[in-house]
Amino acid sequence: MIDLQVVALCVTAALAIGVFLRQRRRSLPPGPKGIPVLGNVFDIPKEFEWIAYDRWSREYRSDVIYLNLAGTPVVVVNSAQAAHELFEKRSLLYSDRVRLPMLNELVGCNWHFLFMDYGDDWRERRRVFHQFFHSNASVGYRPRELKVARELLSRLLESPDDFMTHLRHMAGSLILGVTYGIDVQPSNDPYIATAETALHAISMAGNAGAYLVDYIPILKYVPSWFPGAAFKRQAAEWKKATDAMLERPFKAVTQAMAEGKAHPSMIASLLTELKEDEDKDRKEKVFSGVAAAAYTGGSDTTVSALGSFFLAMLLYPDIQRKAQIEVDRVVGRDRLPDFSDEPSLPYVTALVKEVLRWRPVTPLAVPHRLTSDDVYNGYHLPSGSIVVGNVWAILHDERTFPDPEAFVPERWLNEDGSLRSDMRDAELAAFGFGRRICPGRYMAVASVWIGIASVLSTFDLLKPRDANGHIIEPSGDYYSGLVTYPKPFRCAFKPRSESTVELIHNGLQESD
Ligand code: HEM
Repeated sequence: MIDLQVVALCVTAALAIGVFLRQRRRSLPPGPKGIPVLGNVFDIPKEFEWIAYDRWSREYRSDVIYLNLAGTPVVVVNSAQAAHELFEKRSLLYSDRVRLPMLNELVGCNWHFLFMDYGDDWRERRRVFHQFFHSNASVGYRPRELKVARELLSRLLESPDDFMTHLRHMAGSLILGVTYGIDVQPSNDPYIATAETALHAISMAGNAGAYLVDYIPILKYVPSWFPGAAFKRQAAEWKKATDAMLERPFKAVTQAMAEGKAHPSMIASLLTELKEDEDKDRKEKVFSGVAAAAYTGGSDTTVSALGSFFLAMLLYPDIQRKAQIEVDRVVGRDRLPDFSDEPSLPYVTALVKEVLRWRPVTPLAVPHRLTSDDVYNGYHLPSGSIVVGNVWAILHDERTFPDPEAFVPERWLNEDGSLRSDMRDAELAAFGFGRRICPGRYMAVASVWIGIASVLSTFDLLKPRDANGHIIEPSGDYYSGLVTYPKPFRCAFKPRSESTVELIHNGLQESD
């Protein structure tokens, strides 16, 4: 009899839990159903996830969708309105990051404020960074941006086939100059090489979900020699690379300062302003971490944007012509563009905005983490959710960007050719959200702008021909990832006039 009562009680409890879970599930945002325990692990494609998220958002008629990654709740935000409501208006709840034991602890990237929890350590570093990269401070870097853009022209002239390498050199040279005052070598620069190796390590270790230790953190205590602990040996290798990026250029500045030979730079200013009573060792760690974060945040991203620009110019030659007509009218053919031309080149500025929209550099920005339960549109969003802003969906929303797959700079312009003032929020999505929005965006936009204006004024970008005279079409394909790039394609850079070589040569000397 008692046994029966116990059984009945258990059945009732199980039913109640089932109902509770169903109700809870019902109040979560919609999304694909998934399987027991693993949830949606197999639903999410390994590449170009943003396209699947966008499709689900349409299928389920909700701008916020819910996924379950083996027990970890994931909320994907697919519209500008929802992004504004959650990341901006409720930014206090949506500014944390997801901790990845592989990256943060084993590779030791705790110094990088991109990956830091939302708290005092992050705030301190973001403040230091902001001091040097806010909109007015960034204006101070224009001479250097101009210089590296002109060096890019000269390199394109010399070895056009290596254009992606040249973009990488340009981005690295700019950031190492601004942060450490380092003038890099024309090729095979050791500082760029060190930083690129570290960048590769970070992007591998930061590939969320690639390492079991990210799901089962206790695995970090497994000794390196243990069978199956290859991830720990790999992490130790990557740590060497990231430590080198942190330490080498920083040491070069302190040494140059001691010898009285340091060039002006972010690190030199910070160290000079350091007060006697401050904890020097701790502060130096903060400063070196912030400088290294600038490299990792700013190099791949700039390269991706300019790579997409080259591709767009091959696919949309009429737009290239239209932009060149504007550049020729304003700048002429006797000099190269500089930043003073910017207000008179709205079409070029619109083209830059369209590059960042058409092929977003970071299609899912960097995931945030929700720190307490929340409700949106009647849906329950659980505390601890990974919250992904679908930049791609927002920038391809046909309500704001009709025919979103087409490359149309005109969408950023009024009928009279001036820039639209009502599109500011839309373009910001390319740089992420809320309190975590990219703090390097002013420098990023300026360096991409001067790079694009300079190339348009000097070269026609053309599809090359093969030995039989047939045009080689670019595939237009992209690599998927946190930062996306066009897959290798060929592009011919034809100097626009006989005086181009001389113009580039003179431009280089002027900017020195
Ligand atoms: C076209 C170029 C760039 C794009 C598209 C871009 C995009 C982004 C995005 C999407 C985020 C994450 C925002 C979020 O969490 O919601 C971010 C963060 C960050 N970016 Fe950029 N970025 C670019 C260039 C730069 C440059 C040039 C720098 C450095 C000078 C930089 C430094 C950073 C840093 C330090 C963070 C971490 C911010 C934090 O977590 O608080 N970025 N960027």
